[in-house]
Amino acid sequence: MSKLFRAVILGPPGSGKGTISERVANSFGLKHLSSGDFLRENIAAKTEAGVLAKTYIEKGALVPDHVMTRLMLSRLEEMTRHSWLLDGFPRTLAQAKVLNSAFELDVVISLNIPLETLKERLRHRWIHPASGRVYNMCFNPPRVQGVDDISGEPLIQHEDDRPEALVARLRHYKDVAKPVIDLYRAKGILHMFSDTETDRIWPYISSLLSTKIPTDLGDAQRVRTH
Ligand SMILES: Nc1ncnc2c1ncn2[C@@H]1O[C@H](COP(=O)(O)OP(=O)(O)OP(=O)(O)O)[C@@H](O)[C@H]1O
Ligand SMILES: O=c1ccn([C@@H]2O[C@H](COP(=O)(O)OP(=O)(O)O)[C@@H](O)[C@H]2O)c(=O)[nH]1
Repeated sequence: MSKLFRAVILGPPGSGKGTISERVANSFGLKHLSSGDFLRENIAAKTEAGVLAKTYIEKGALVPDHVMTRLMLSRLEEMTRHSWLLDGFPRTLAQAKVLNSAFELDVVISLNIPLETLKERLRHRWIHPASGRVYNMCFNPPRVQGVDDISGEPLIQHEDDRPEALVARLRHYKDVAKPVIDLYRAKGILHMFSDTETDRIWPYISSLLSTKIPTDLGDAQRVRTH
């Protein structure tokens, strides 16, 4: 079996991780595992981890590292035959160290987006909670305002997507993410991207991944996922 591909995408809230991860999954046949979406699934299913995680998320706090690593690694153990892209995990140095001890990463993408751009994007972000599908009234609006294109269910906005909540969230993100970014830079697998538009970053990410992902594997996976 040819080598699998393992990647992580890092970035502050609103930087485009979900948007880019969906394009990567569609273009390269990788499995996209978003920690936020996976937590919401566990919360909806009232799993032990979901019930515990909910108490932290409701307070706007991060879920404790030991809960997060146990939850994500058990999910990754079910995906050992797949190439994947992690979004939203690892978020702390402790999480990164546990992930690195279990899997060897090929690429870590880090998005560095100006604060004003994040504020503008999150102000207009609407989400379908059950699926995690993300819309933006300016960038990719739903066909019907406030309604998910696929399920027809209502879209919501995250309470902490408000501009006044973002500055504190961003400062916390930077404090927590810096050692993770430094770790992967030291490993020589970090690739930083900066711009105000994902559409301008995407060609660079796409060509980077094209050079890194074994094409035969990609085709095989692409066949399997359809
Ligand atoms: N790796 C993680 N470690 C700890 N808590 C996490 C992790 N990933 C997600 N969470 C918790 O789940 C919540 C929702 O995560 P999600 O990724 O959907 O949104 P976010 O991180 O707040 O912002 P954004 O998606 O805009 O980057 C987070 O606010 C955090 O409380
Ligand atoms: O170039 C872009 C990329 C994303 N978005 C929107 O900005 C918000 C944040 O994107 P995403 O949820 O992908 O970011 P994440 O929080 O996952 O990093 C969403 O409403 C996207 O539709 C945008 O307006 N322009």
